[in-house]
Amino acid sequence: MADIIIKNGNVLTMDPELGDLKNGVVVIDDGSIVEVAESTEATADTVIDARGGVVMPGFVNTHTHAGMTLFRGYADDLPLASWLQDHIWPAEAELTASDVVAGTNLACLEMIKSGTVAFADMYFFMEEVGKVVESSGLRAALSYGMIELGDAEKGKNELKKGKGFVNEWNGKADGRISAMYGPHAPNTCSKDFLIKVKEQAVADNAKIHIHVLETEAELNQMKEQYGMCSVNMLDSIDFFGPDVLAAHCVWLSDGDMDILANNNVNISHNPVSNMKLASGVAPVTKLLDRDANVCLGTDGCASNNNLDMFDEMKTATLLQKVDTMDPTALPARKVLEMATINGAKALDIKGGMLRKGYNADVIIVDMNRSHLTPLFDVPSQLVYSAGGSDVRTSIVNGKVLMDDHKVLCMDEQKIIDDAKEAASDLVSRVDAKN
Ligand SMILES: CSC[C@H]1O[C@@H](n2cnc3c(O)ncnc32)[C@H](O)[C@@H]1O
Ligand SMILES: [Zn+2]
Repeated sequence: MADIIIKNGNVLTMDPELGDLKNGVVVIDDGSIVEVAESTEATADTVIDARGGVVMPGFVNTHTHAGMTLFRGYADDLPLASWLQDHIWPAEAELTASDVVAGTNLACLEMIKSGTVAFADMYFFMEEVGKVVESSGLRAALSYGMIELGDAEKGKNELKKGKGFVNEWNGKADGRISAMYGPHAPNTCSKDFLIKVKEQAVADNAKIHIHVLETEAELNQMKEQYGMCSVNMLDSIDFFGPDVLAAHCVWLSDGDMDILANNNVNISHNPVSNMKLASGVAPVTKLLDRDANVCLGTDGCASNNNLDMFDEMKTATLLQKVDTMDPTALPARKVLEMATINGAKALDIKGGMLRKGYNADVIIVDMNRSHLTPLFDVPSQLVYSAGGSDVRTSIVNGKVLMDDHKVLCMDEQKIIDDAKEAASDLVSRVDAKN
């Protein structure tokens, strides 16, 4: 007897070998998918009727700062430098562990409700973040965000904290949590520090999550400091490889794109944040033409202002179309691949598609809705018309986290109340300081 059978669904497997099934079943046992077919002989403890819905792999959000949900709408419509230095960093200086717990709980709740099953996070108080993720049921690749600013003593401390986190959390929560090193960016961490981080990551067999060439200001600063851009500097220290998740990658030259693609670097494209902070347009179609693994992230809620991967997919495709003046650029299925298969590859998760032996990280999107009618093409409908609130059911590691819009693993109202209180207390403390 299996754990779960999902039946009567329009199954978007995202598996190029199997293809999609107009009316199929997905059988789940012991955290994994054991069958994807048109029908099954199996029986299960739980049978979920997905009639009128699309059954698909859940989304992988490859760049977040989950705790920043507390800053949703806090400092909008500002340039990145002032946004970070004058508003976000002073507010973050007041953050406590319990604030990050409240913010991360809110983020996990929002992600579960909108179909995300896994995310890559870089922030502070990561032990607390780990505990929240563990109890939420989600999957995550977590990193303690290290900012060293060329201060060797600070660097030592930061690396010690990063290492402590990696050693304690890698593989926790039945393997749902992996731990990465998180040097913030090449313009906030020195070359010497980045060399040490890479050595430590290799020694610990851990991956690295870093912001790269998000802004023109970073490009100019790097040219002034090193006589070369961030990608060339990182390449000169053999930083790149398939173990690196590089967020943003907006200001790339053709040569930079070759370096990233040739080194199998995973690139998290974060279009909403890049647009909101007017950072620029990442050359996604050129990267995909080079077979680079481009995945999709929301960034934190202070620069987005939500964690909805449907919004991210739509924005990604529209932005490439207008940037290239080509309406065929980044079609719906390709952007869905970025949000599922490519994200899973970046985080080394056996997921991103519905295939026998893969993680049972499955969502059901309700298509029986006015704004999703008529239904000619499932990928198009998901990317151009659907939204996070259309997700009806969410399953991670074979556990139902949300059933028919009811979140089972978290107390929704308490999380909202706690986050409201934490955000308001935090802002009062910040205001009192200034
Ligand atoms: C060291 S933990 C992460 C650090 O990054 C800050 N942050 C959030 N969004 C961005 C972004 O788009 N670019 C650069 N840095 C960002 C966050 O506030 C934390 O301080
Ligand atoms: Zn970021």
